[in-house]
Amino acid sequence: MKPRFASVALNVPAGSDTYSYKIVDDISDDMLIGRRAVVMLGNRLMEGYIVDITDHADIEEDKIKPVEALLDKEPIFTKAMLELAFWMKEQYLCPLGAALACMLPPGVKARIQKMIVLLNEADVIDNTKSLIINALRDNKGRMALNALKKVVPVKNISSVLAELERDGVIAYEYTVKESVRIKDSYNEAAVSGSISTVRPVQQQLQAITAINKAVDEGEGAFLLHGVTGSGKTEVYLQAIQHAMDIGKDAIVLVPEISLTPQMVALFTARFGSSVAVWHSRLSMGEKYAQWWRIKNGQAQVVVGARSAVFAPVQRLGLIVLDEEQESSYKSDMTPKYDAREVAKRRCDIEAGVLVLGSATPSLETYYAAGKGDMRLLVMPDRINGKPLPHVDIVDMRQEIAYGNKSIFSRKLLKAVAYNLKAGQQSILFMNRRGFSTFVSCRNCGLVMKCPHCDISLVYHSDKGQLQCHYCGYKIAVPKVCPKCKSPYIRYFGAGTQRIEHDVKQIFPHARVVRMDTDTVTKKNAHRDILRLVWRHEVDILVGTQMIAKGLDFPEVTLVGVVAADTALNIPDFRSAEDTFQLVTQVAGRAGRAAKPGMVIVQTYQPEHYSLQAAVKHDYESFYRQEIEIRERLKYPPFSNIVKISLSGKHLPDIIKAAEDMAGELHCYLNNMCYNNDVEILGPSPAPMEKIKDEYRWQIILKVDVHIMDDIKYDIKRMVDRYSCASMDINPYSML
Ligand SMILES: Nc1ncnc2c1ncn2[C@@H]1O[C@H](COP(=O)(O)OP(=O)(O)OP(=O)(O)O)[C@@H](O)[C@H]1O
Ligand SMILES: [Zn+2]
Repeated sequence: MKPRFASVALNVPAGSDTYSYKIVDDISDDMLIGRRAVVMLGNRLMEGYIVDITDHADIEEDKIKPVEALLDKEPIFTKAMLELAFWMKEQYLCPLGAALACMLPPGVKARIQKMIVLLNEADVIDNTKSLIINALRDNKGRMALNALKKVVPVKNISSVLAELERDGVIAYEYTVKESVRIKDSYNEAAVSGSISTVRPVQQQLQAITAINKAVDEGEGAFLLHGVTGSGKTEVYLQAIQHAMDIGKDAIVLVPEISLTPQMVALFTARFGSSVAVWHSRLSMGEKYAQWWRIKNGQAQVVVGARSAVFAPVQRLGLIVLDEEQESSYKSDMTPKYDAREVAKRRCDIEAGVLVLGSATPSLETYYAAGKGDMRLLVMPDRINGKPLPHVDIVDMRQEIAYGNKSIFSRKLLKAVAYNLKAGQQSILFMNRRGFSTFVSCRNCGLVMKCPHCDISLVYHSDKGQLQCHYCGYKIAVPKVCPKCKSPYIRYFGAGTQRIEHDVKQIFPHARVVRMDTDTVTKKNAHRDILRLVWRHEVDILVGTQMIAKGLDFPEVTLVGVVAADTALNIPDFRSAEDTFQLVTQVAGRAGRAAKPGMVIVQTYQPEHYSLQAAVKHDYESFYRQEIEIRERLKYPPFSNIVKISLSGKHLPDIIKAAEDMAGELHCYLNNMCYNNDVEILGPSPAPMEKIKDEYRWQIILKVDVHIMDDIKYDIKRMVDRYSCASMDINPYSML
């Protein structure tokens, strides 16, 4: 038989994509490609993935080690998934092994143990050797290396063992353990009423027909642009039903925050046990069980957050991305992939259909639809002709001029009071948690900052603490200023706790609940709060973006955006877009059922175009103004952004590295005559210069879309030479 070699991808940061190993077993290529294997790299045992079988090796044959063990009974990656991983490696410049690793649930990673087996009990005089042999004998002739090291704690044990192996006294063996306990208990209780079959309205029917046709043909990409409450979910459900009817599977991606029990219940009610749910609140064992249910074809519909784009469905028919503009679709860890792009690519490879849905599509996606890269489906009306809510802007500068120093305008208070009287529900939205967002001394002006991060501490009234929202640092509120000892400590900038507190004082009889990351830490807290709102056991819901999107609260008629400026003032080229999306989405929670809705937006910049467009529910007008700015300033979609981050504990080193790298980049672009195609911003301190005791600097490149592929490998190589640097292509956040 001809020798065969496996090309194995390993999840190691640098080095080559694959390594060659000898195949000793008599197994067909098809049962090897895509299979997990245990191999030695240097003297480390590792789990790897066989991506190819060849008859030649990339190094001299006698240096090649064998594959130590094969895992699973059959390949875990299909050819299509391997192809997707190869594409990710090129697209995101990540190791092939890292791309493959992120396609598996965390629990699938094997724990490999090196075992020592006693072959014969030679008589030895060497003290260490006899200790080893005795220990092995006491353990029935077989011990894990780590356990043996504990019993025989000598430094040179490895070389002693090597001698014993050479003399045929012992041998090595590997055992492989999956590191999770398998648990298949995941079952969210249905929370909303049962779902009867829905007859689609005209605009839904058009969208469903177009998508179904594409699913039949196995090709197509759509942007479903439907206003809030236009019934996008029903379009997804019916398209998925159709895919299932013709024997195909579907993946539905939703942002983590909208993976609510409501969403899950909706899908479970429609598709029963064919649904697999995938989100970060699942334990490792639950994820593992779900993954195998999908892999084995027991689940045909997967509902999940970003990483569900890799769900191992067998016959892909459809991938839906709801709220496609959400930043959570972009991973900020290696591989730094964008689930929208991965979904598109996966659909191309597996003859699936892509549906991106949103009331407020990202500029990039809408631009792509305009160019004809995907088909635009529009649903301009709410279901049953319900009007979009009326939006009013309140200029908070005038409130101050009037002498109203509270966080609520007169108009908003009046509207809440009216709603309470009428027995209707209200939402107060605030994009920051905590009580006060910064605390300072009135005497000397000192602002209390985190000692580890360049950021103000947030006051949390329930615990009487100041907290850092980045690293979790906490201290009790100081009674006097740490610098000047004055007792005049003041609190500024309201967060959700403060809103809740003030609202309870003003309306003592109102039933108020707050929903933000602080109140949903306990298991099921999230579900319980939503349940209170659905059952109308709450009058006023106060919350962060957690309540802004995707939720269908039929009885809410008033939404107050307490401070629209918090998102507007973030130093990021997307801040106008984020503000427009947020205000439109949160406004979209109002007036979804019988009664008309009303929205009040408080701001210090009422003339801002993103707010003006949001007031009129005019996506087109916002898009036209914003896309013009992007084009003029060469921001995406008119360029690719490469963010190079440098971080470390010693600031001068970081600055030096940033300056050196910028110099190198300038040189390189000069030599390549790319000066007109790439703009270099920085080096400069990141907007948050210090986080968790690490200083952060950055260099931003705006790269012409046409030359991105020509230079990205060179830039990556440059960045890789600096151990303190990393790069992200088209990051979602510039902070
Ligand atoms: N054809 C229909 N007939 C009656 N009711 C419908 C129909 N389609 C959807 N609905 C109902 O309309 C409401 C709004 O639909 P849905 O939540 O899907 O809107 P959406 O477009 O996803 O909005 P958002 O962008 O705000 O999440 C839901 O309560 C849904 O059950
Ligand atoms: Zn901190």
